[in-house]
Formats: sequence, structure tokens, C-alpha cells
Amino acid sequence: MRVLIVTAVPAERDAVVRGVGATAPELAELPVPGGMLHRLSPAPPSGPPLTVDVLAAGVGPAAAAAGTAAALTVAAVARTPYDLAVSAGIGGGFSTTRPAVTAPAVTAPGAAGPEAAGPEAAGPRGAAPEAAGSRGAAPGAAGPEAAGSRGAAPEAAGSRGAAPGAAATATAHLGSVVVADAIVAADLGAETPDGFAAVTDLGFGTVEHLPPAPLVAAVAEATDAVRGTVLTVSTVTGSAERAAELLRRHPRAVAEAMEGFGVAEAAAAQAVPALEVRTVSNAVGPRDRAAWRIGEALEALTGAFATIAPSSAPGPLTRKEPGSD
Ligand SMILES: O=C(O)c1cccc(C(=O)CC[C@H]2O[C@@H](n3cnc4c(=O)[nH]cnc43)[C@H](O)[C@@H]2O)c1
Repeated sequence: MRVLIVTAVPAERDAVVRGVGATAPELAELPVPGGMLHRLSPAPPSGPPLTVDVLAAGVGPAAAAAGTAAALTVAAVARTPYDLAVSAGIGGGFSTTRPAVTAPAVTAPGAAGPEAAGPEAAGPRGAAPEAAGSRGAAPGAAGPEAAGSRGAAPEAAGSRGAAPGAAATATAHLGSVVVADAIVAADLGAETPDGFAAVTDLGFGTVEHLPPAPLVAAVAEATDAVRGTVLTVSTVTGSAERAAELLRRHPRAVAEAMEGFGVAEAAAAQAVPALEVRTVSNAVGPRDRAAWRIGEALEALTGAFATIAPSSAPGPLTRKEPGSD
């Protein structure tokens, strides 16, 4: 199994490498167009060998997409394609009270639930279904049900929202780990007299990718993470008004960062499943750069990837599905 992890900056890459490297020292630095892959090969307790490549591709969705596409293409041309692309790094956490987010229920693609009419329900969703069907998710991590769940809107799952009036528990506090069950481009669209319109409302493209649900669940459980929508923005939110507007449009948002959608878009173009893992360095809201806890978030990132990477016991990247023998 081959995993590509894409961060924005070298400090994030090094934090991930320290985490994965807790069980496997870094093997090599390999040039790819526009960057340098840091390769590790943690030994899984069973199953096929695992190669983890970590790339700092730059800040923002365009740099993330360019770096991811380059690394995926080099691997595909060499006939050693990746099985999974992961956007990883620090991010801002939404701290506003909201209903608890619970584990997703797998529903038939196209099923609509009470929240399905929200902005995140609009337009094409996720990668092409055949992407999941033809390649599956991480071998050993996501079962065949991953394919069925990819096209389903998270909001459409009946179990996702808490009971009406339930207290908020899904807040992503400073230092906490966030795993995206939806990766959403939050500012890809147009301003109109009626407010923001996503590109999908205008008849173009995609604004959301859905990571394989079983893999999201496995990684979130292993890292004790908050699950929810992670927004990709090109401009870091700097006001309470903007934060409130984003939450109004994306009620399930738990965090924002600047690269996830770029990684997911590049991965989808090559039918590779994508995941986003963030650790919270700051609250989304009025700009206060001095309050960012980057060191703590980077430590949490190292801890998360030390947990995810295989050690002596099967982990999320090597767990065998029941009945897979
Ligand atoms: O100054 C440093 O030492 C340092 C170390 C690691 C990362 C940084 C960054 O500034 C990375 C920018 C990166 O962080 C994400 N991010 C973090 N908080 C937010 C946010 O509130 N809204 C959007 N993005 C955020 C983002 O993905 C950037 O790529 C500095």
C-alpha cells in the first residue's frame, strides 16, 4: 500500500514525518516536480508492505493541487500508483456551539435527509463513483462499502445530526485532531446580488469530495478526532461575521484550512481516495495571530500520525476488514 501525505509547509511535513517515523525512520528524499518527497516505510504487522511519502507542497489549494498532481503522476507513470492521498496540517477550528456530529450512517447514494437541502448538499458530490469502485479505498482499511458511501451526502445520513436541541460536543478545540468526512471548497464561486453562489450553483465543477467513510471512521477513532466538514478557503477567516457566514452555509463545518480541496481534487482526477487530517492551531474568527498555538498543533499532528501509522498492532492503515480472509 502506498500513501501520499501532503502538507503546506515544511514544519507540518516534519511533524508528520516524526509521527510516522516513530515506528520507521525516514528512508529517502526523492525529488518530484516542484518538491521533495520524504519517504518512510513503516512495517505493518501483517499484510502488504506500506510506503508513506510526505510532501510539503505549499500554502493554498492551488499549490496543494499542483504538488499532489505531480506526485501522483510521477508514481502512476512509474507504475507504483498511490492508494490514498492525505491532506495534513494545522487548521482553524470552529468553536461555535452546534449540534453534536455523530458517526455517519451509510445511505444509498442520492438519499436525502433533513439537512440535504443545505448548501453542502448542492451540486456534484465526491469523486466519480467509479473512482471508489475501481480502486477502492486504502487496502485493508476500507471495505467495499466505501464505494457505496462515497456518493452519499453526509447530511443525508439519518444519524448524523444530534437529536433536536442536543448540546454541542463537536467543537474542535485548540490542539484537537479533526478528520474530514467532507472536504469542501468554501469560497469557490461567485458573489451575486443574492449572496454567495457556489460554482456548482453556476453549473460548473465540484465543491465537495467525500473521503471513504470506513477510513474516516477508523482514523477518527484511532486519533480520538472530531469528525465533520473541513472547509478549504483561500483567505484565512479573520472576523466573527465571516466565521458565522461560513457556518451558516456549512453547518457541519468543524475546521477550515487552505489545502484539503486541492489535494482531494487532484486525487479525484486520478481516482485516488483522499482524506484530510488537521490539528487545531487557532479558533476561526477575529484575527489574532499571536493566539495561534502552532507548536501545540504540530505536536498534536505528530501524535496523530504516530497513532495512525502501523506499529506492532494493526492500525487504521492496515486493519483487516471482517471476512476479508
Ligand atoms: O510559523 C510557523 O512556524 C508555522 C508552522 C506551521 C504552519 C504555519 C502556517 O502558517 C501554515 C499555514 C497553514 O495553516 C493552515 N491554517 C491554520 N489555521 C488556519 C485558519 O484559521 N484558516 C485557514 N487555514 C489555516 C492553512 O492550511 C495554511 O496552509 C506556520
